[in-house]
Amino acid sequence: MIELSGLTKRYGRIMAVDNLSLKVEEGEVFGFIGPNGAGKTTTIRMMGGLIAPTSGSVVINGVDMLKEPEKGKQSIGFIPDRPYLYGKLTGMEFLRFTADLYGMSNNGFFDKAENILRTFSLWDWAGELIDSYSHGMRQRLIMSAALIHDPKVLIVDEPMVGLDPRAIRLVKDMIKRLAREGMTVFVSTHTLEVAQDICHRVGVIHKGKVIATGTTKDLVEQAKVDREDLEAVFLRLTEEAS
Ligand SMILES: Nc1ncnc2c1ncn2[C@@H]1O[C@H](COP(=O)(O)OP(=O)(O)OP(=O)(O)O)[C@@H](O)[C@H]1O
Repeated sequence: MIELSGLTKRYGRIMAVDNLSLKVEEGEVFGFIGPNGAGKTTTIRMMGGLIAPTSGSVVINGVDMLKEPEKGKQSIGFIPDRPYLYGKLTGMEFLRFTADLYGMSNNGFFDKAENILRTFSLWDWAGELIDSYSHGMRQRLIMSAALIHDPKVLIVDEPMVGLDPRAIRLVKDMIKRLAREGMTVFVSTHTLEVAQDICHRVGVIHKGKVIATGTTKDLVEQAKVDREDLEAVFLRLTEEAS
């Protein structure tokens, strides 16, 4: 479960995130959508413990990310918008390196790594240098690494950028499957069709504030648009709030 309470981040005069509160239940896929500069990445960085809030709190699985950052980070899978990969490691070495950061022992690691690399169609390239991977392969490796320690919560900033349709399908199916297995997923995306497809609920953020939350159906009613279409909702709500 994720609980954001009064979360605020101020950069000088800019309120990047303004008193944001929301709750995401266990097993729920929550989509975070908003125009450029709305505050999505800043929110996600605070959730992952990468930057400190000006005020407010992030509680994930009952752990306050500010008070117990190490414990909090152990229980989440985190995929930032610009993840860093070490090109001179192989895919398998990168997973081992990530597993070490999470304090995983060798016990069970290789079975887990094989399983996850097969799921993401990377097993045949596990021994190749990441430098030789395509963009899609890198994205899939990043996703594999974020899941290696069986987190209960997955936080993803823009997972679909630059992926081809097959890779998008793989990531979408994976997120749906993880949620069915009980994982809580918080995902920011510009791809509204993806949000409509995989998210149980979405939150619309604009100028640092959450201006609406609910299912696509709820938001269609709220925005008074005549199509069951998140894009129309998004355009109406962000226009109204401008
Ligand atoms: N380190 C920083 N210093 C100053 N201002 C910042 C910093 N990081 C973000 N901002 C500002 O905070 C606001 C929110 O930015 P943020 O990157 O969170 O938006 P976003 O919704 O992720 O945008 P995008 O969809 O373009 O990635 C913007 O006005 C941005 O310029």
